Amino acid sequence: MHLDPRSLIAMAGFMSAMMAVVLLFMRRNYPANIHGLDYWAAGPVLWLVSTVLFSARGELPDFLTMVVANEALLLGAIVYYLGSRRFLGHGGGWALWGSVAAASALVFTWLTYFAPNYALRVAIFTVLMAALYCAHLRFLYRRGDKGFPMRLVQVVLALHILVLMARFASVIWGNAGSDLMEPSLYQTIYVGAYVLTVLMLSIGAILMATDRVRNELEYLANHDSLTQALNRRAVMQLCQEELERARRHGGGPSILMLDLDHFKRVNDTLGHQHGDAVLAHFAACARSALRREDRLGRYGGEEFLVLLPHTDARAADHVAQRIHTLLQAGHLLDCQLSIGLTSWRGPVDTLEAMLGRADAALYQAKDQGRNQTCAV
Ligand SMILES: Nc1nc2c(ncn2[C@@H]2O[C@H](COP(=O)(O)OP(=O)(O)OP(=O)(O)O)[C@@H](O)[C@H]2O)c(=O)[nH]1
Repeated sequence: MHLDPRSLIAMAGFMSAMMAVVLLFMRRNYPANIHGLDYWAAGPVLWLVSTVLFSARGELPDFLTMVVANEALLLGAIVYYLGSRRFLGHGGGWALWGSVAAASALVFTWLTYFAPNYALRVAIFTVLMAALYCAHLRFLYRRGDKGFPMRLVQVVLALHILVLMARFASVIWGNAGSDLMEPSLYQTIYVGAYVLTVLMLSIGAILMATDRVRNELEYLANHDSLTQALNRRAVMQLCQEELERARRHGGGPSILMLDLDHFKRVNDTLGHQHGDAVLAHFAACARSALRREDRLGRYGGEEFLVLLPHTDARAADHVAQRIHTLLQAGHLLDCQLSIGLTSWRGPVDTLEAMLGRADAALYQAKDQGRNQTCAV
């Protein structure tokens, strides 16, 4: 079974055009801190150029339909890889892959005009594309996350590497044919895989960027921008979920209610900006005293709440003392604070009751002279 390569290439062109429009739109409208979108958008544009040139074989000079078309295809894959690098916070890549593209242009020109050899051209192009996809795959595997979009792109790259290896093998066995437009099973598989790869890589880029924006929006919706602590709604929700978990499985949490001492005085004497810096410093210190599963939330103003899952009163008191100690290390922004501590009292306990007790313990700490922890 084989399909007409020219129709398949036209399909790849159509898909590249659609994907280029979507990615260019995203590049224009997505936040500037999502890097790599411009490179990802350039990929399908170059692939579109390559498909138009490939389709014009016989009507335009060979230099355009062979050399430039192959270069546009290769460059599209290069800028797509560089887009992934930028998306994940890595620059570079131009020196190596730009040189590869330039050298390959010379070689393809030579093999088109001076020593025409279709099979050798295919072999070299296939090896270059496979090497580029391997570098891309290795980079995403080592630097990327384990989310679906990143995995999708990795699978697409891996599958295309297999197709390229099969194509290379077909050249070695003398089955490369004599022209890209020759209808054969090998050409159908190769060009068909190319169509799918163009589509799936572009979709992968769209999904990766959208996933990043969704994560950032979720972060903004759940965190306080000054201290990066969870906001009140988010930390309350986590407390509620933790209590439900404890009701089912036991091992309830402790809660710390923290309030900076005489913070109004800090603002009044040193200024509101200094007060803000103290709050951010406090939050960083508190976070460094916590385990990974503990949560710091801003309850309101200079009042914070710490959720310590699966923690009894003794262990919670250790955490509270660590926070006191860390905030007295002699830093310019150090401050003092009072802490109210309470622990889960079994399945009948509720979040409202725990917050009430933590609040009462906090006021006891304030009453007893501040800069201390009281437990109720
Ligand atoms: N700089 C800054 N100040 C804030 C922020 N949120 C609340 N505050 C201030 O925190 C201060 C809290 O004052 P009070 O409630 O009187 O408490 P306090 O001075 O810490 O006194 P005690 O809690 O009794 O030790 C107020 O002056 C608020 O304006 C903030 O985001 N930034």
